[in-house]
Amino acid sequence: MYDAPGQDGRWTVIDNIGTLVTNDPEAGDGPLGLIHDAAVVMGDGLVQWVGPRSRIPEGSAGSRYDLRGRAALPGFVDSHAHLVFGGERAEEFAARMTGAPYGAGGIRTTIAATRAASDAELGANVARLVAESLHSGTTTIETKSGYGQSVPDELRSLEVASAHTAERTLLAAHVTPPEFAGRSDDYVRMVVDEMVPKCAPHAKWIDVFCEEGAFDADQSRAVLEAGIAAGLTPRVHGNQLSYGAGVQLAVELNAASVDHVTYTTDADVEALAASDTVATLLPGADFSTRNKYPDARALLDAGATVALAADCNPGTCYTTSIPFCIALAVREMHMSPDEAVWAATAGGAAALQRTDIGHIRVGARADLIALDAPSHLHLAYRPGVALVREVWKDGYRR
Ligand SMILES: N=CN[C@@H](CCC(=O)O)C(=O)O
Ligand SMILES: [Zn+2]
Repeated sequence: MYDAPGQDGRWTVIDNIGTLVTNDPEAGDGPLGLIHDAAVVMGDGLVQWVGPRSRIPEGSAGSRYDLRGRAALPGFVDSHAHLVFGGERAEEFAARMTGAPYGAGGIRTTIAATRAASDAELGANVARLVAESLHSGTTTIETKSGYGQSVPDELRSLEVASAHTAERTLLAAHVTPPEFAGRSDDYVRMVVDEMVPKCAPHAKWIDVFCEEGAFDADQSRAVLEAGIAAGLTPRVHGNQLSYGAGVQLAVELNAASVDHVTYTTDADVEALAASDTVATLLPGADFSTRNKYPDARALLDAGATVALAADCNPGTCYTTSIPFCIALAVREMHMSPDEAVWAATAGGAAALQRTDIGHIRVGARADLIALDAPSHLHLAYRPGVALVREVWKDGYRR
């Protein structure tokens, strides 16, 4: 197997890796499956071999990258982003930093700017942010619609996103748009009857913002059930700004993930731990809204699956940097560096129900990043430093 070139004509050997995170406990030490002095062989877009470099298979010729003792890990899997939008909200951020509270209503500012933007402008914005996130090590990114909130604008948001990612989410009910002011039930009826059937073929996931000032539990359930009926899998924005029904609704509907999870009761934590629903924590949003942070320790200690995502959006969190989120998770949420790295790679893959990414095993997508550091611990240890030095996606150096 190893002496034949990949169909693209060659293997790529990443050699002399100081510490490799595989996320395969059977391949190395601890939950991260750490291998020291490791090598990875990639071909045809997949991992073909992984192990100690002293055992690289004969004939693994092709391009060879010598990492000279630097660390490598799976590319980050960012399972929560809002990249299709017009405009920005720096003034709102500045006001918040001097005391103004965050509320769901700010979303309407971006709805107006998104509706006014051309397809080309929206596409350029997505391309810019996808490139930015790739540069900081994100090799898979989800993105949501949600700043259109009309059938044509949600539809074109998903179409614009389709050039960049297969992980597309119809965020059909983000906030009631101005033409439905005071009539949120009418908006939800339109979403269920018209928007979901028309938009579902362009998405994989259905999402709702279940929160005070956005949509209540019954409205959220109606939106999610319409999405399920149209073949989409649910994910939920829940418990971001207050205690509420989001977590329990996500668990009840067997959602892939419930995201934010900042205000949780003991019952919420227990429900998540007993479920297959991933708790996706978005500490960048809590940072940029001066919110409290989720109780990651309670979730982890109870046995819930925890993911970390960046939540790039113009309102609550205008960053694409997963390393920044890892640093926050460790410093502010008391996750260990190992837990945070797992959550940003394997955890993100779990939140997207993907088994082909988030780990370095034979047969996985060849998505791998190299750090300008000897181990993954430096991602939290050196906050704010651009440590991601090389990125391979589908086996190609980007
Ligand atoms: N909370 C809901 N949606 C976004 C924020 C949207 C906005 O303020 O524009 C989030 O995930 O934080
Ligand atoms: Zn979000």
